[in-house]
Amino acid sequence: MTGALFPRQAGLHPPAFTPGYKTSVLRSPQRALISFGSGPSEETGPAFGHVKLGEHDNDLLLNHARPGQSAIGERIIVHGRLLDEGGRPIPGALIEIWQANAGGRYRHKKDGYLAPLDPDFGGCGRAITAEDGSYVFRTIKPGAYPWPNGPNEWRPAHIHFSIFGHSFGQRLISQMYFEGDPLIARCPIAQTIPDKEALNRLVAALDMAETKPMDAIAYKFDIVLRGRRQTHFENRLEGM
Ligand SMILES: O=C(O)c1ccc(O)c(O)c1
Repeated sequence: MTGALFPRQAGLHPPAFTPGYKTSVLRSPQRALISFGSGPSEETGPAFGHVKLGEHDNDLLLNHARPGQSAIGERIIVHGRLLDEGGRPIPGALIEIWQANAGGRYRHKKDGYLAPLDPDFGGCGRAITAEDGSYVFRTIKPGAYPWPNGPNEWRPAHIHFSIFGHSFGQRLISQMYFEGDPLIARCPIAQTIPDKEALNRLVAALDMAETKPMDAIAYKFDIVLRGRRQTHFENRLEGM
């Protein structure tokens, strides 16, 4: 048990009802939410330290590729540190990611976008944070893709993140964007976040220091699970 959690500040989070993001209309609660203090069911959680990951689980270039092949696209490294509300590193946390391929298509039966699938790219991976809270993935930069929220809407390139901290109350599901992408300012999902500083915290910075010359460009994405500097949740019920 890690002890009482900082209460979540509802005002900091995207409102659940944001008609510009059409599916939020049906998903959002019809009544005001009731807030309970945290108890053992929020303050405890699964421990993933014992889970043995496969050799390429955090390497999306290879984890779905045929022998000798690799995913097509702009090769990137995504890394950062996982921190709790007090700024302390969280070791042993499970981070799962999923994303579209370089053409903007997910390997999912409901994704019918005309960009082709890449036979060597699955689109998901996982990592467990190290003692200093750090994690790293190797992948390709996902493509932007159109979605039927309006007549001509495009999601900015993004990677979905799910993180289990020490407790269920710290579970976070969010999306990471890429520095400099002009579609972020036009995205109804990203724009549900009222606080622009908070939106900036979802934007990974180009990190030349970690770039591997002649190989892969690096982006840095630190994640804070609760508190004032929290990485924002998605505008979905599970993120409340
Ligand atoms: O919630 C949705 O409707 C929705 C649509 C498109 C996305 O890329 C996404 O992450 C969520």
